[in-house]
Amino acid sequence: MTDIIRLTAAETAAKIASGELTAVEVTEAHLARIEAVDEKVHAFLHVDREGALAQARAVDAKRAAGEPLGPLAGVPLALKDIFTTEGVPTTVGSKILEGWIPPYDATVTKRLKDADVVILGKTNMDEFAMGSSTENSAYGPTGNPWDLTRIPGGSGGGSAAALASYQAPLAIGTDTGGSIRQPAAVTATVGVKPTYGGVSRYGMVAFSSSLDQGGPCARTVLDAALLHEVIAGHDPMDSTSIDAPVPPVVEAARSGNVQGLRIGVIKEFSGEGYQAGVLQRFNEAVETLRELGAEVVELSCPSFTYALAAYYLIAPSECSSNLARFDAMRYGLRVGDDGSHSAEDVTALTREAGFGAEVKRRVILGTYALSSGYYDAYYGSAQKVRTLITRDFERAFEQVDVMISPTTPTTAFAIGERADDPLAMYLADLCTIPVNLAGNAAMSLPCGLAPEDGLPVGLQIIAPALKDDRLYRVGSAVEAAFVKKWGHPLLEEAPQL
Ligand SMILES: NC(=O)C[C@H](N)C(=O)O
Repeated sequence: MTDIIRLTAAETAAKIASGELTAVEVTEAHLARIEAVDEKVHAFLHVDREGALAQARAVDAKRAAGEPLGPLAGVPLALKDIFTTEGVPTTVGSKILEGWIPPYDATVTKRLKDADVVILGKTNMDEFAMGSSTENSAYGPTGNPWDLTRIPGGSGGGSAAALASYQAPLAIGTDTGGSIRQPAAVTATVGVKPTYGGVSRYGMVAFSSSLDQGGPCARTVLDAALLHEVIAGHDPMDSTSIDAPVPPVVEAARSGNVQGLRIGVIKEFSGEGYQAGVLQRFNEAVETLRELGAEVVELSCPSFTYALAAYYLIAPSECSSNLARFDAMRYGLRVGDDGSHSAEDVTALTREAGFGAEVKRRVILGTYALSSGYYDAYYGSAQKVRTLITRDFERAFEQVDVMISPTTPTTAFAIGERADDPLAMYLADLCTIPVNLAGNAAMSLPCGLAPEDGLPVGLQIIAPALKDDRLYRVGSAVEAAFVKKWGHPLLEEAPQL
């Protein structure tokens, strides 16, 4: 059993394809692991035991009948609770959707099922994906498997924690300002934010529609690539979905090397506010890239300094509009529907009871930023900053093939440490947010452990839009070099639960 849960997704799929393991055996091993450790970790909000076993049995039947299997057939996956799943609860980490059972599958959910991936259940997250610690979930926080008193990142902390505690070899996240990459960094896992529009948002509950992007999470770069190819590609149900071929990410992950590549180090992402051990590991990563034959140059992107401020006007503005649909009439919770209240009051009472503090803060901020008389000063200015950030990236990518930075300024902080300080919480996404504002692709992968606290550090790689394959080419080369240097943090020094 123990051995099964430690396999990579690629190894698991190969063993199922060859008949060495059945999909049911693999699924049962992961369900047993969830049973054994998730009471402590709290990665899952809902485990779909029966659904997972039924999917696994279908894979085994297909194989027995000699039908062709997809590259991840029978491999278990943990799905962020922001994607709709037909017949299976979807809460988005909010009380307002408690008990809601969607009547349809998100495109991502459907593609996973069509590819015979086994969906184990739905993972915990900050309410409506607003947060960097998973503490904003209405269903209680998730622990970081490296140290259960620390945060696993957010908003997709449940997906990252499921990977790091060997409850699933694959997971799906969404990244509006860093929600895939920051959890990956603090748990020593791999997380990819594809190019905006690269993965369909149909059935993915909307937070900030011009920034939201679903993507793959895994323990290795190759596994992330295999999952990327399953979920990516044009979807007529999402008007922002890109109608272009999916970049060849699996091929890139298999042929990783950085020989002759030009790599830019972002000057603005170092110095004050960065943990010494994070910078030490990052600088060692830069050295490793040089040793591998890359040409490393320092680049300045002056507008990145304003990215956080612009994000916290744009994202709340879009959120205030998107979350208007939670009016107590259509889905989920309804409070005060006893004949003594008007429909308007029922909406107000339901939103008061159903939304948590951070969601309310953002709705209020966004409504203010969009209101007449303030729109130009706030939302308008933020959009101008967004353009400047995009131009900084364009200029940088004239000189380099990819850019790198630490994924986060610090390692995982303690649960509760930043809960009462929203600005300190927002700083966790300092290095990830510019990528969302420009629509580029980025990956976080393990970059050793910080010497002072022994906790994971993440390396961020950024590629131009539609060049997601460069992330995998560089990522797999760096991963191989780091494994040689430090050992794989998760595979060799796995957290003990
Ligand atoms: N959703 C995200 O990508 C996370 C970001 N920390 C936010 O709270 O907006």
